[in-house]
Amino acid sequence: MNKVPVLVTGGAGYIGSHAVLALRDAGWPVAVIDDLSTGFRTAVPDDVPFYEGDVADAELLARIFEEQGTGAIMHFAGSVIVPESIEKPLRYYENNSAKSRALLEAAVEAGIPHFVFSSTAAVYGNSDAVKVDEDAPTRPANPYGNSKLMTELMLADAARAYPINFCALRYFNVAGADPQGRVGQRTEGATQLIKVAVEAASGQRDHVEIFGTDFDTPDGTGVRDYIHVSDLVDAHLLALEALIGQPDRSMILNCGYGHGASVLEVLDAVDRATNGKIERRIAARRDGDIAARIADNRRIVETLGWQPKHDDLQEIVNHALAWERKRRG
Ligand SMILES: NC(=O)c1ccc[n+]([C@@H]2O[C@H](COP(=O)([O-])OP(=O)(O)OC[C@H]3O[C@@H](n4cnc5c(N)ncnc54)[C@H](O)[C@@H]3O)[C@@H](O)[C@H]2O)c1
Ligand SMILES: O=c1ccn([C@@H]2O[C@H](COP(=O)(O)OP(=O)(O)O[C@H]3O[C@H](CO)[C@@H](O)[C@H](O)[C@H]3O)[C@@H](O)[C@H]2O)c(=O)[nH]1
Repeated sequence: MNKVPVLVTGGAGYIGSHAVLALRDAGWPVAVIDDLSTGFRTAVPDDVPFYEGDVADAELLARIFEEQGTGAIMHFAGSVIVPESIEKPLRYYENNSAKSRALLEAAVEAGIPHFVFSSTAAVYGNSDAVKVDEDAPTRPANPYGNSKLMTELMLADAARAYPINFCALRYFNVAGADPQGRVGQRTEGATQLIKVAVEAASGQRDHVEIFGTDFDTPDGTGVRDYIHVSDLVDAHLLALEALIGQPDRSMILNCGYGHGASVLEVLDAVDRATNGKIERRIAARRDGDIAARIADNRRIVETLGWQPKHDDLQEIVNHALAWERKRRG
């Protein structure tokens, strides 16, 4: 495999920083562009070239491509908070759709042949089925999902017209941290369940709210397919190899384990990890929340030979908690 230099956008963020380490560990030359709007400079190792700037800055991109000899892009940069996207939709269309378009144009102009994109299960919206495959209808329920779906559409059209192929990875619920404790999720004011729960378990919050106990699920709370961030970044490396190996092929692939956990199961796992009890408060359903969403992952397993190594809720929670404790000292 020709390990081409990879430009990671959003490499100072939660998932991007794990991807940078995984690429580096596997011997891929890697560089990062990040505007540090939600990312952290210290999440990127000092020996990785770092460009502080915007993914829509054509001049900067041209310079990076030249200096790094970029042969592939992994595009993580974006805005990721669903409720914020409802309040500020145009900001999401700008940062996620318009700036991805600009990045894609720069890539096409520079002849960069491969593009891996962070998409999301939010593109499915309120699907009729609990378990969704990649052919399920895409009907995002919020501007965030729409803004990511737009980028998928641009990529598909661009791949038909220009010599570039892409893989859009539709992440389900990403959680956990680097098993070696080098990086983890630092996001301020995070809203994701596992992050919120480990913050509570390490004393940064005094309780966790359970958003609804009357869903049509076995215990009444929401069910999601939580995927360990390390398994997710493994999928990115496999996707990159597949794009290089088959330059005429593009792919859209779900990233999840194919089974879910309820809110109560997550909170139980956190209590087991600490041998304690975080305070649970039952609250109203959150606007737009669905009962359950699980990935049909047969396509990624067949296409990439992806084999998860951390498909265990307790392990995901343990790693998230270990990171939280480490960073808080
Ligand atoms: N966290 C999840 O559960 C989840 C689920 C599905 C999809 N995703 C996608 O994964 C990607 C990464 O998410 P994350 O959770 O790591 O978020 P994050 O906020 O931790 O990381 C995003 C990074 O992108 C940078 N950034 C944002 N806009 C930029 C711009 N215009 N130019 C340059 N840098 C910019 C930020 O500074 C940050 O470092 C996003 O595209 C998100 O939509 C995340
Ligand atoms: O404090 C909390 C937070 C969440 N939940 C519940 O926990 C489940 C998971 O919620 P959350 O962690 O916020 O994830 P989702 O709402 O499923 O959305 C995530 O997963 C999507 C992909 O599936 C991504 O696009 C989003 O960015 C990401 O936040 C849901 O049932 C929530 O109602 C609570 O009960 N209390």
